Amino acid sequence: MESVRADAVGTEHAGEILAVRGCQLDAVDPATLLAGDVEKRPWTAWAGPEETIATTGTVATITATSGDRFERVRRQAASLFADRDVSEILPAFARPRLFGGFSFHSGGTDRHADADWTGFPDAYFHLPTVSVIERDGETWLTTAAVGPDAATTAEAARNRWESRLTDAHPTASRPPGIAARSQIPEREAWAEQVGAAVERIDRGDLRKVVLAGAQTVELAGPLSVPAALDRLGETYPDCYRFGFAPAAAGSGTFFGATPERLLRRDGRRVQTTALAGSIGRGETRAEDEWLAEELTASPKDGHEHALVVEAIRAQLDDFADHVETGERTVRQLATVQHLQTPIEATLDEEVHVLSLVEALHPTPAVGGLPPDDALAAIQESEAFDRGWYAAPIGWFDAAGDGEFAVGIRSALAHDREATLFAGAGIVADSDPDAEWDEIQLKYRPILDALR
Ligand SMILES: C=C(O[C@@H]1C=C(C(=O)O)C=C[C@H]1O)C(=O)O
Repeated sequence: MESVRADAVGTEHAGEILAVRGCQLDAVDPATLLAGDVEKRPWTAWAGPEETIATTGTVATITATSGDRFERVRRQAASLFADRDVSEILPAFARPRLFGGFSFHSGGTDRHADADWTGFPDAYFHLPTVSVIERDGETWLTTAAVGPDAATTAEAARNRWESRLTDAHPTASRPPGIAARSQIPEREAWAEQVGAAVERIDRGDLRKVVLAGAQTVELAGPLSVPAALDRLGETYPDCYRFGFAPAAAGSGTFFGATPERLLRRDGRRVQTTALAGSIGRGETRAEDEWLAEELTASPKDGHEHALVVEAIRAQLDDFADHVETGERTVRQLATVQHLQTPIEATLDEEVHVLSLVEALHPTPAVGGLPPDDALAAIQESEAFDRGWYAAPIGWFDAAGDGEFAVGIRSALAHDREATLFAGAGIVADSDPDAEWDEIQLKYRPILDALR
């Protein structure tokens, strides 16, 4: 199944013009766009290493379910982008982009009631009506419209938003606080799941599987997700911060601050990262360094990490003659440290970023090996729906360039409740208690942003 809607005009976009207009703004925080308007769904927030983007509204929505969802999205996007009239004054970074993501499992939503993933189908992308983008010290406003009067509509919206944003400021909002929390699975059931996974690994059925838990928190006050993202930006400035609030009635808001880049394609250049193997942060500098050395020297973490590097390399080999693996280092985040290896490739020919996402997702950093057996093991043992957790989240453009992060260190918020997700890679010598402690560390970024 697939669908494309041109929401602004209520008709199919095919054969219609997509118009994009815009102007530069004086140092406006992109979050201003969401201030006071967060109930006006859909909205999205995206902040990567180089840019910060906030969007509201949608002029075209693409959804797809089932196995060939990547290809279906790519095809629908091509027809949406086919006839476009983009103002020449816009810098390259203000070009039209589709923002969205995929679910972790294909056909995997709505199986369990615990996390309500209404509004987050197997694939969902949209072209926002209004975007504010900050990059290279500049801030740009863009507006888009589809249909017979697209250019006039986009210009009028640009003029309206330009004056609206010039006088506005993002509203500061206090964290909601946490009234109660509960975890699935609880500690004992987790130990059993990890034990069962280790047995399967010992038998040779699996090499690695990433098992996750979900933690539901009852909030003591109202939550502003844009404000939580702002707090996450202060503690995790090097992570991708994302927020997706789909328009569908009853849908929650998925947000997070993930350290993991799935992939970035810029022309023929592809950059990705293997991120796997974890340890906590120390109270003192000496303890911190000692922990980093422990992580570096740990054969268990080294093995867990090497499996990810190997799998990503093998996937990219299909598209590129040269795949280069950089040096393995320790990536320190506020609450946890990871082993990280950058990987780069030059494509033999133009391959759409979605085809690369399809090839890589899920890497054994969030799935396992062999991939299909690990996915089956995850579905058998996890009692909640992963939805978009640990799945590709990001954007792509008309040229097939784009950037996707892995949706970890994340939560799905609904009114006064948020469900947080965290997982850990299980290999032959995994210890259930240590893996439990590890997922508690991985809940911290979101928990800290809520309390
Ligand atoms: C699955 C998660 O994290 C992943 C698993 C890691 C590990 O097992 O060491 C480390 C980083 C991530 O690739 C998560 O944070 O939920």
